Amino acid sequence: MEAREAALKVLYNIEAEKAYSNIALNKTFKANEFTKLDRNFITELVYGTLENLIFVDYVIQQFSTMKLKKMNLWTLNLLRLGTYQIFFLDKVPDFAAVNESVNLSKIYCKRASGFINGILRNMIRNKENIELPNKEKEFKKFLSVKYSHPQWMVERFLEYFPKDFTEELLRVNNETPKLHIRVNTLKVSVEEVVRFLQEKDIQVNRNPYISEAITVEEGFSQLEELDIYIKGLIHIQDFSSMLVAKILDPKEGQFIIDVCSAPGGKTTHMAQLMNNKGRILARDIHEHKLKLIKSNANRLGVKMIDVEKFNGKDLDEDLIETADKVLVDAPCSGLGIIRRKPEIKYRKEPDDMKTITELQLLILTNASRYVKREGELLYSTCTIDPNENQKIVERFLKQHSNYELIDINHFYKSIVPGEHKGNMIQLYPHLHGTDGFFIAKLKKK
Ligand SMILES: C[S@@+](CC[C@H](N)C(=O)[O-])C[C@H]1O[C@@H](n2cnc3c(N)ncnc32)[C@H](O)[C@@H]1O
Repeated sequence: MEAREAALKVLYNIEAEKAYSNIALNKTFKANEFTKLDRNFITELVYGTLENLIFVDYVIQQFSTMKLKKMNLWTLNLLRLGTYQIFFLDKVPDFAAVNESVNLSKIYCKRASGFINGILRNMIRNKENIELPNKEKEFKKFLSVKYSHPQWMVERFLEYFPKDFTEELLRVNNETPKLHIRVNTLKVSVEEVVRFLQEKDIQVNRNPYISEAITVEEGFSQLEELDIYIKGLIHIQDFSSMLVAKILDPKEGQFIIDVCSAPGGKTTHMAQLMNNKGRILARDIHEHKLKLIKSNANRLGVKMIDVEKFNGKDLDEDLIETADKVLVDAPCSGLGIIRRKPEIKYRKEPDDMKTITELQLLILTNASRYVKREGELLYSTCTIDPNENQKIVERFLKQHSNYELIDINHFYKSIVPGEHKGNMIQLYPHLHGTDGFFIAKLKKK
């Protein structure tokens, strides 16, 4: 299969079957033999089109009398692929973008070939004349179209953040994030992994603050296929996620409960910091995700984890005041990881946000009961919405005078450059170069 055809199929799946971009891409790569160059091109086409979808659709609509909603999904996605290449990929000549889309239409939506050809050619002729909504008069709409975020989301961000901050955040949300690797020091030294990656022409940098973290600067393809990944010498995890286990700081021999633990990134990191000694109870509500925790633990050689299906909405009376430390890495809107999963922008609805905050507070409240006196509770999310973050912690503290907030910024200031406020940690992609991420640590009196 040719690269553009693969990208088309992935985009179609993401839309028609609500597949996740990273999972859909991985499936395609596993099922077909592609060169490294083709893989990179397919990834660029899929992510680029998704990141810029509202802009791309806006442009298509300027040239089509038919509403986009009425179009057949193959036709629409072929137009999107063509438009993305015309506007964003300088290395692809415009005529190639048109010809390839038209050729593919002959396979996937034969009757629309002329329609696609006409729209894309007209688009090329008028490429310089596209008018965005007026920035002064329609600021929210302008941001929504220019940076491809739904307008309700833009409005939400503008409620929380200043205008310039919001614009920069939206812009950076469309950039490709760097990959971070956690070296599994249970099995190997950081130096050995760095040497291995350099030998494979993968440019990496050691993180000056988290000794087991490595940033991939350039040259990666599929890290999951590397020998060192398969053998469990590394795990792929954003720097912000690695902060969680570092800040919770579990010690050898302790009992830790991780109430929302799949696929086990932070659980296995904690086990690593505990030198595989002690016990971690790793729970999640989804049965199928428990397998992921187990397979990650097996791969990484972690032996101290008990995996269990449990709904964090329920209170487990047997665990009350048993744990030294409890982690609540809560389900959230994911607004901090739009760079990794651009489809999040288009799948969330304003109403989703209300139900999620009640769930977060309930899970945190139940989890707090499991902490021993003098023990610690950590709450984290991968979102930048204050209602899911600072507000949850504030609401919790109002109802629990037996807990106090620990100032983790003294630690944080030295390890993540940028601007920080208050006792809790809030990271933003455009300020910190990490996922949008929140961490608060509480102590039981
Ligand atoms: C942010 S993810 C956790 C990521 C994980 N800590 C890691 O580092 O790999 C949130 C998890 O919460 C789980 N979850 C959602 N609702 C839950 C509930 N009511 N009780 C327990 N887990 C839940 C989801 O299945 C998801 O795996």
